[in-house]
Amino acid sequence: MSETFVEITGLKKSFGPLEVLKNIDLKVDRGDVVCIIGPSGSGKSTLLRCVNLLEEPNAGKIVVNDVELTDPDVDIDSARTKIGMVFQGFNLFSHLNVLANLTVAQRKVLKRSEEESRRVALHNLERVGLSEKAHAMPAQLSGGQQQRVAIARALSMDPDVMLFDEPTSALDPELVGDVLGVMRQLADEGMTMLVVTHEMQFAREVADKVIFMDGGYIVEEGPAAEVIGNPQEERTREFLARVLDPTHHGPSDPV
Ligand SMILES: Nc1ncnc2c1ncn2[C@@H]1O[C@H](COP(=O)(O)OP(=O)(O)OP(=O)(O)O)[C@@H](O)[C@H]1O
Repeated sequence: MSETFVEITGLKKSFGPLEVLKNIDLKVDRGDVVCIIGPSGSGKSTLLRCVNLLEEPNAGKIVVNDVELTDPDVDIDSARTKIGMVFQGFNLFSHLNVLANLTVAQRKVLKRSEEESRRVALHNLERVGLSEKAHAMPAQLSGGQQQRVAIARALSMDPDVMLFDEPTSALDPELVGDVLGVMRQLADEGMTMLVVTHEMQFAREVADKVIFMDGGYIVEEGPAAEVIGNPQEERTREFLARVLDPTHHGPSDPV
């Protein structure tokens, strides 16, 4: 039986007069992968940043694994450790080797011992296929490898859910496949994931649900075959035409 694991209700977020998230409702079952697509400025990153408590919503409720993140009494630092986030840039500490990049937050935030944090780090480097890079410095790695280290770092905090914000868009095209391969493997292992992406093939093959955001709302939601393959909304069709065929010249982004 499916079980709601992430529940977002009536979420609103404004920056000054700019209403970025207007009224977001979203339910994600445990182990599901939700891909979030939509035009630039539609609020996709802001939605992830609210789930990760990097932004404080103006209204609404976010519950992850029975913890209400929007409860004013919640311990934000401890709640945030359960939400793994991977950004477009890898944000590794350039002066620390790969292993130290993976152990530092475990030691500081989770208070794990050096031995335990190294064990967890090495296990997660193996998961992303980078065991042999434990002692490399970030600058010695390709962008794809650095992103896989960033994924291993997030996994090392034992997250309930992983959020990915365009994790491959800063990468050279030949490096994209390795990162998507790791994400695919996490999906197969049952990780609950919210992924902002333009990788339609990945969404088609891996997502349990695709949501299309526009103007701060979710305007379409359903299986990839419906939202990507047979969208009901004109603006979804227009967006997909542009993403899938960059030579297509349609009207500019709806506002
Ligand atoms: N901290 C902020 N302060 C002011 N405005 C912001 C802030 N963060 C985001 N915005 C604005 O909110 C709107 C939505 O931004 P957001 O990054 O969520 O969109 P997006 O759908 O992720 O776009 P993209 O695909 O280009 O990353 C944009 O107009 C952006 O300029």
